[in-house]
Amino acid sequence: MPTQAYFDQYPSFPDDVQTAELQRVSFAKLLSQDSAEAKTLFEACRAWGFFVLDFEGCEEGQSFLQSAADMFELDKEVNSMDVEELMKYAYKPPYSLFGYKEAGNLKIEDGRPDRVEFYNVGRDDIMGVSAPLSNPPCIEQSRLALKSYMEQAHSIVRLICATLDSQLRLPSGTLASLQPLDKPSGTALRLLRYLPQPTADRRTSLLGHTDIGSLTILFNITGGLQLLAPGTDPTDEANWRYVKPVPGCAIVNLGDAMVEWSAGVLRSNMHRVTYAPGAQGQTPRYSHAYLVRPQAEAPMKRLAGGDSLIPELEQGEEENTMNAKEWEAHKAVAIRQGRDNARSRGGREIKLKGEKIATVTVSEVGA
Ligand SMILES: O=C(O)CCC(=O)C(=O)O
Ligand SMILES: [Fe+2]
Repeated sequence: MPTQAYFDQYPSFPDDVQTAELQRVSFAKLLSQDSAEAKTLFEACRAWGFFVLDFEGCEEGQSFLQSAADMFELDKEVNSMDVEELMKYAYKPPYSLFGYKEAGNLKIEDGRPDRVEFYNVGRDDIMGVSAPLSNPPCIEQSRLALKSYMEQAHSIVRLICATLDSQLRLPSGTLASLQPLDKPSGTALRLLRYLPQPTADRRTSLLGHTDIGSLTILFNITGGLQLLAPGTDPTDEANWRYVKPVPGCAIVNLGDAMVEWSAGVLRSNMHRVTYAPGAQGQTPRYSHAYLVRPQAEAPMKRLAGGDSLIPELEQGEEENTMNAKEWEAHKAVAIRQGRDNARSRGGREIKLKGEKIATVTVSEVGA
């Protein structure tokens, strides 16, 4: 959600839809190590697994918003190419996560085709960590802008990780060391487009899911993103709450890898995209998501031990002995075989020496 100028190009988000009231965290305050802000971030990561990160009030934040605006321009450019041309760069999961996904090639909850298209730009490709991939000309010409965006996004990820390290009482640098910029990973910048849907034939555009990686930095301008209220039934439409985009802010969410490392203390929440509410629904919707995945060799086991607030293995629980690459492949197979249905995970209470020290419920954060 970059600057106000972008918001002014679209009808406004209606007042009469029910929204998820997410915590707003100030990037400038996190940078200055404000302890109340760090606590707000931590509680949001346990309750919803989502928060709004506000970049106003500091130069670094303003420069990131400018780069995010550049990525919206690239999003529009790449997705306006002919589909036939884009299909030369088709992504082929699980073998290749990078490239173009056409609208309609995945199914939504009722079996109908989805209505989202995107282009995944691989970070290893852009940072020179892997051999270069072949991309459409507009992506090739934007390598420098993409590199700059990814470097800035990475420093924001490091700041969030440092904040979570201290809140979880992990040695400083722990979470960031599992996802460095210069080691192979499945990290990508996803440039998404959702074309307006006919009023008489509307459906979910992007199926409900959790993000498999560690962290996502998401920018959008119009509504459409919905979160499943924690602890509620996904088949009841009333439980899916819109997130209202805010100028100058990104939406940050945690993925399944954070749940593994924190043994369920942190939360990865179900979300989906549907048509934008009100008059916004008549316009094409663009969003971009920097989807961070752990480095391929990173162990996925819980970061318990020492002073850490992460619980030790309990009876009946199994240690995750896989590395990130193995774990991601294992999950992909399990999902395809229907053994691992998408569901929210994490948000468990923290106990210290057998004593419960903190419980965060959604009502406390104003859902
Ligand atoms: O387009 C959006 O707002 C969300 C996209 C998303 O959740 C994803 O790509 O994982
Ligand atoms: Fe997502």
